[in-house]
Amino acid sequence: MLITESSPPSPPGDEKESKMSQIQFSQPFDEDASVWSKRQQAVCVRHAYKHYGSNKRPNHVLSNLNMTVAKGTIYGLLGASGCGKTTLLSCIVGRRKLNSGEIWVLGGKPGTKGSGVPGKRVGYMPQEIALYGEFTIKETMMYFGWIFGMKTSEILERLRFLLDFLDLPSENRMVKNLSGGQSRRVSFAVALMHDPELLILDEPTVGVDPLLRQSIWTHLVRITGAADKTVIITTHYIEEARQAHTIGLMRSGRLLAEQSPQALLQMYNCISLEDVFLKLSRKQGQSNQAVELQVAGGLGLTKLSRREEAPYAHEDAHVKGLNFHQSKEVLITDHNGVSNGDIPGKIAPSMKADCDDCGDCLSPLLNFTSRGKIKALIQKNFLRMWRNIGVMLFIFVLPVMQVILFCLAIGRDPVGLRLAIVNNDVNVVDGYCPYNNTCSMKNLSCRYLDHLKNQSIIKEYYADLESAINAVKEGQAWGAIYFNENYTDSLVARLALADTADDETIESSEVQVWLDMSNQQIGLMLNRDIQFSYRDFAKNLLSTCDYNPKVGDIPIDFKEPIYGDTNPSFTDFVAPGVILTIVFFLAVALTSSALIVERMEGLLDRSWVAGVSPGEILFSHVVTQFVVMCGQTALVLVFMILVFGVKCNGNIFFVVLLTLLQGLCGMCFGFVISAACELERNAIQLALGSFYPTLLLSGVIWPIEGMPWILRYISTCLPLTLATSSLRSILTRGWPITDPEVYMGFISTLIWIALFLVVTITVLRFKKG
Ligand SMILES: Nc1ncnc2c1ncn2[C@@H]1O[C@H](COP(=O)(O)OP(=O)(O)OP(=O)(O)O)[C@@H](O)[C@H]1O
Repeated sequence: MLITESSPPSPPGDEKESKMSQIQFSQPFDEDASVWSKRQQAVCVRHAYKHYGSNKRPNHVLSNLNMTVAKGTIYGLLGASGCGKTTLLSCIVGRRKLNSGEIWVLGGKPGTKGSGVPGKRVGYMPQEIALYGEFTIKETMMYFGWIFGMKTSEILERLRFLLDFLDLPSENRMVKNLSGGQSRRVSFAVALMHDPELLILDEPTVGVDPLLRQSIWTHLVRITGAADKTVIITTHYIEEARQAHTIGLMRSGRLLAEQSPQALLQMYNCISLEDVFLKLSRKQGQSNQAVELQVAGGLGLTKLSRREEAPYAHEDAHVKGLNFHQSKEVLITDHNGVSNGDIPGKIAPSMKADCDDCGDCLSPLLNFTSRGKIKALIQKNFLRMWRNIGVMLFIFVLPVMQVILFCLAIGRDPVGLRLAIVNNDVNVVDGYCPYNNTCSMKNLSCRYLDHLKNQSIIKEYYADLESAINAVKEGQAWGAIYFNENYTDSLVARLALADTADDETIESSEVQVWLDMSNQQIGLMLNRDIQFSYRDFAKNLLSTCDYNPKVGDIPIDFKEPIYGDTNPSFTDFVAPGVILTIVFFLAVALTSSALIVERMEGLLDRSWVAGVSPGEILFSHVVTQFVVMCGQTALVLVFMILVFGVKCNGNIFFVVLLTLLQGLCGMCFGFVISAACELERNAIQLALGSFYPTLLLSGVIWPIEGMPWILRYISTCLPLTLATSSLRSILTRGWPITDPEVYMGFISTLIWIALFLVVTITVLRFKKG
């Protein structure tokens, strides 16, 4: 027979039982009366619905769940893996938001002002270890103690007790060096740290030896008895839950039974809770048959037609037994009992719970704050950086290395370029090409060749044109230069005859050049040098012969440039963009990874449950990042300007300010990435993926004036473009902040900072908890 006929009585003489019966008789159906009674419980959950995923394809995790935890009791929440225990606990502590239904915790609704939840009224031990590996045990306790608003002396006193009680190793041991069981105990100690009214423990005894497990339970029994604390605990060691005052049995997101362990044992006529569970599991497969049996037996039966209509079994509901059925639970009552048909179905959307998800809400961002929390958070951020050598190198060595590499590798003129020279004008022996540096009209080819930059060009003489051209074709030279046998005579004749010179004379007075233009930079540089050296040669020749050297120049007079050099440096052009790119993307990488790693390790959740708001976390990161950025900006600018001599013609204050603002902008972009990405690898992909397009489109390495018009508009809208041209104008032109080109860089950076912050908050707001 499937149904146990006897209704289980509460074990007599147990004070806790009387508390439990109080709750179980206070039902939510009379709404006016029930609000008061809900406030009296430690935890009261009514008609809770929660799903993950989109509304179209929801994964229902909690379905019409009701739960009541009396003050001063231990509540053991049991159920198969994946039935929704952790989700329920995270809603109770205010980390997640219900889709509908209501939760009362310690008389208030989690996440509402003044409820103290999340906050110091609750101690939460999540399933994952959720501790900072770089901290010692003592630092861990200090961090959470400060967040809970405790004084340092109180923390130290409590630390001594917990070290002793939980048999922890030395307080100076690093958390990352602890064993699994030791880490779990430290995590448990954190939950006990501030002696909260409500302790929520998600599998605290995993990996803990039986002796310590027993002493943990003894401690829980003691604090619930003597100090009137309440404990909700999940465990996979079913038998240890016998020490709980109430057991909540969960399945498929519903609470099927909420009984004292003794009542469950009697109901199923078992000697161990494990047997009760086995029995229940076996009954699952028989449920179809059971429905028929029950109908035949004339018992009251409510067969659920919808998943939402979950049964809720407790002693006052006159439950005779529980039946498990694949996706529908059947609750069996006697004729006079209250069936689940009396329980209202899914709550209308208008009755949505106002349990806020502290990760989602905008309002906590504006709630500021306590000194202890900020001190703890900022110290934590710095300590994590300081203790992580990789992060330190990343923060301070990488930017310096990038600047050094940039200045050494980019913008300098190439040297050692070979030119294959065939000089039929003069007999060159062993590379010696003689000429006279007076007003002599002999060996003019040698005189010209001497003006070709000796430091960047290596002249190699070839016997004939064919072998010189072949040398270029085979990559042994960047170009070939050819002087015919009458070069000097023809050039003299050309100068003397001017416009009466015949074509042959003019042709043979020309230097013939074949260049390898496959490398634009080298090709253009050789082209320029060959032309400029001819101009210098002509001017030199004319001046030695007492002519005006200007006759040899092209008739355009380039005066001293208004901005920049006659011979501008590519480094000066790229440097502003490089400075901003380095600071921007280092901030992106650092911020996004720091927040995501904390979230993935459950550390953000734990801090949030301890009462830290997202606003405080963002604020602490802004402060930490700002200090880091000041250091990075100083290093980058010192190396760029002082060590490598990049020109700074403007006000250095605005250079520093714009660089810092770009760092902040990168940090805010990092916030967007960390809010949008669940996994660190997605964040890295997004950060790296955005690097190249931004670099290419921001006018850092090529003027945006060279882009197609659509790209130009896109480019102007990017965070680095206007800032780069602004910094370039300050550095190279020395323009003041009042110039539109300069202040537009500042304005666009500020707009981007605001935009990124709004996007971050919006994403957090709309992301499901
Ligand atoms: N963030 C999430 N997004 C989507 N689904 C989730 C998320 N967290 C949990 N789930 C799903 O919700 C269901 C309930 O998960 P939950 O962690 O609450 O179970 P549990 O009872 O605590 O399991 P266990 O005892 O193994 O810890 C599981 O199917 C899980 O895959």
